[in-house]
Amino acid sequence: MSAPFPLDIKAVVVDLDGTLLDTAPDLAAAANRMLADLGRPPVPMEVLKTYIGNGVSRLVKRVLTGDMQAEPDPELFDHALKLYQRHYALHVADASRPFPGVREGLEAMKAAGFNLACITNKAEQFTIPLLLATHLHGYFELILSGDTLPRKKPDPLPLLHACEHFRIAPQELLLIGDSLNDAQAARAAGCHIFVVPYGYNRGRPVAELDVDAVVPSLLEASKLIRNAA
Ligand SMILES: O=C(O)COP(=O)(O)O
Ligand SMILES: [Mg+2]
Repeated sequence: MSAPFPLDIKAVVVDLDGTLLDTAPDLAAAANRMLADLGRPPVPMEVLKTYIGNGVSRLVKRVLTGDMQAEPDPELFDHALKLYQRHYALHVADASRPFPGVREGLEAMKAAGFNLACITNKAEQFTIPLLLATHLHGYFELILSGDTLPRKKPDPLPLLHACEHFRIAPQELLLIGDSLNDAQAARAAGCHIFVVPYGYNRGRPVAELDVDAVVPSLLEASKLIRNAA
């Protein structure tokens, strides 16, 4: 589907990991501290990046098994998850920083009067401290984490929840994300979707995704939308 630009929309929802923030260094550090506790070798950062996107439990399972969908031994998993959560909570914003153009893009969208929300598959206990530490928290009227609602992306539920919250139709909402999860969630909800090419799409090129546009930054995205409110 190709849409005419600028898109007439009322709300912009932004993904967190790989779109707002480069969180891979802190995610990898927590994973490698967990692996060290378990007496296992570290996982390279480039591999870890391909594991991001489906929440903390799935990330730990991928780190333990080296497979995208495999289930580790349940006892090992419970133990490893607790280790991971402890390490990540202590170092959630050591190295995580906004990507270029993020702050400028959010400023431009705020100035244009769009409703702004953040929807992430990250657990709430990490989302909020991370957005506060990077001074992005104040931009968002609504923040939905991976464990806020019964289902997360690629399910359309969080996006439809945001539409209800802002009292808008799905086609009046734009999601800006970095991965297949975001593209699938947006298409299932009937929302518009832009993706950035610098994030974590399981190591796959974003050109493969069914999206309205690939945008180099949030600032560039802000130039392709118009407030229909
Ligand atoms: O926590 C994850 O696995 C990914 O989170 P995201 O939805 O913000 O990319
Ligand atoms: Mg992401």
